[in-house]
Amino acid sequence: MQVFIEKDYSAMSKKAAQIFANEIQQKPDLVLGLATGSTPIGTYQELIRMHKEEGLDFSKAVSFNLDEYYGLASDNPQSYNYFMFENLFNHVNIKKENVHIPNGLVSDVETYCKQYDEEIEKYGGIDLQLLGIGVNGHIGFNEPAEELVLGTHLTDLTEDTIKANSRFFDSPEEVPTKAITMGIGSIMKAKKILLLASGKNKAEIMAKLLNSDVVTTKVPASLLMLHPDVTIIMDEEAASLCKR
Ligand SMILES: O=P(O)(O)OC[C@H]1O[C@](O)(CO)[C@@H](O)[C@@H]1O
Repeated sequence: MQVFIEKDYSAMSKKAAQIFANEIQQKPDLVLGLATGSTPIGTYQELIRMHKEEGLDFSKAVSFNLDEYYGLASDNPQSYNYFMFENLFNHVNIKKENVHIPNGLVSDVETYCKQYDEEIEKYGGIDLQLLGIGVNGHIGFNEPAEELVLGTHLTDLTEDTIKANSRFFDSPEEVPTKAITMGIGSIMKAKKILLLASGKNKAEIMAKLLNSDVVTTKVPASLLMLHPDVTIIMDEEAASLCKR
């Protein structure tokens, strides 16, 4: 595992985007695993800049998003589908047919989730998976629990997550209570993983993750310690409680 501590959010985002860009340049048909939330927005902005100013080419890249709120249509401004097009896809030359985001309105969820995993496999698996981390240690929407599900599945969001994500909604009551998420197994199958954490509110969870020598399903991100190629990039605030 490699850990980088950058001065601030902007430096963290630039470092992450540089890693992305290097991978795409080496393998133009890279299969990307992408995340939403506030954390990756700066990375996406930097990738857009690199596309516009340096010609970073996404025309052969394929993407799979980690998760989507269950019950929200893709054109709902609160959906992760909407977020991804607003914050990245509308501004780079990725082909729409190469973009995959879980459909939050699907009725046969079980079959749909199985197909989502099969589709990832069809492309040879995810080459580079970008992750944020929830204040409770969730990755994707794999919430702390006694057991974690391997494949893509429908899950209940915890109170912590609903509270944390309510900042994007008018009220906590509007936050969906369920989501479709890639499972911990789908994430762990990615060849390379990049976890980003920024800000004081992530300091406690990053300390829990990095100061500890155990893995536990109660901190889903701790499973990443078992992955052979994980890079963590934090800003100084997120790293402030980590032992150095
Ligand atoms: O980056 P944020 O907004 O702190 O969210 C943390 C994580 O939780 C999620 O919202 C749930 O998947 C992710 O999109 C994000 O990586």
